[in-house]
Amino acid sequence: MYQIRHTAAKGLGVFATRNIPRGSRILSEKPVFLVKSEKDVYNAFRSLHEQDRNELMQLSVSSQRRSNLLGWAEGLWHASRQALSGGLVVARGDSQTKTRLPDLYSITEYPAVLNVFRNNNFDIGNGTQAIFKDICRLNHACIPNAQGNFNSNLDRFTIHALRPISEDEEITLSYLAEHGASRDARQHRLKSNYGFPCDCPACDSTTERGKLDEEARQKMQSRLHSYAQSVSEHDCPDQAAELEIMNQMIEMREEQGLAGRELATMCFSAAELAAKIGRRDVALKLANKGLRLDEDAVGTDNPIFEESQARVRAMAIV
Ligand SMILES: C[S@@+](CC[C@H](N)C(=O)[O-])C[C@H]1O[C@@H](n2cnc3c(N)ncnc32)[C@H](O)[C@@H]1O
Repeated sequence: MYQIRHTAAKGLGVFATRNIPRGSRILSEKPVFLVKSEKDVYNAFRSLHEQDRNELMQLSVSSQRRSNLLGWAEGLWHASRQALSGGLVVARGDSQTKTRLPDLYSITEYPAVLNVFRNNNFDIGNGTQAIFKDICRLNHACIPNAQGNFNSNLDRFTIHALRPISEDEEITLSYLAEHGASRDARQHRLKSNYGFPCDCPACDSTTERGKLDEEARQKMQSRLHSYAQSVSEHDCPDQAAELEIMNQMIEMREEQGLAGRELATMCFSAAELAAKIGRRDVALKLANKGLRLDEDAVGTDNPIFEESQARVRAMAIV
């Protein structure tokens, strides 16, 4: 269904080898390793088989992430800590005393491993970060056509198509948790967190598509801002007006081509509010839309989908 090959300007990428319908599971992969904290990365890496280590070091790295000097400082710090925990005692002329000096190889390898990790790790929830062989080749787009989620039933990370993807089209994910941000905010986050300036179509301010997308985001932000201001001026927020704004946000995102779990969650929140103010028809429509988006993004075998179904049942609208 997919192949990994070179893109024009983003290094490698993942491409569809046939037309892929919305909701299809494109990829399902077990992580090469999982860590809870960056300080565990090097040890996790060293515990892999040599072939896995070599493959991992082929993943892309960012030149902007860390200066060489900083990387070396981190490596030296790591090697010294390892040596100390292994009982470093510098020779005292006592033949019984073990001498273990920092391993020079790990001083240089450590920053290289960390650079690969920082450029490729995926947050799979519960404070866990994972590295995958194929999934790490997926490039970012601010309006992605696919989404990744961890499936704890399968113990795998899955990638699902959020809309129909054509043969030969690049398959993309959003690396950002929040999709509604303005172009400047997205560019800033991608540059500072991932080290690259995004060149996706939504970020291209020279095209009609890029301009319209940015205008829609700015409009929604000013709408939200004026609503927040009016709420702060009144003691009792108008829930019907709140529902109206939520609906507008959902519609705007759909028009932009955004889908996935973030939008599903917005639909469930709006459905709960609609049910609360007695708008059962609106609540039902929103809840069903949320379930459809969730099913497409994660699949019915994912516990996330079961949780969403339970959330809708709790609204007591069906
Ligand atoms: C997780 S890797 C993705 C796969 C990578 N292209 C490769 O060759 O292995 C992330 C790196 O891909 C590049 N990249 C991903 N999305 C991009 C985008 N929208 N614009 C520019 N570069 C991007 C950046 O170099 C980024 O550091």
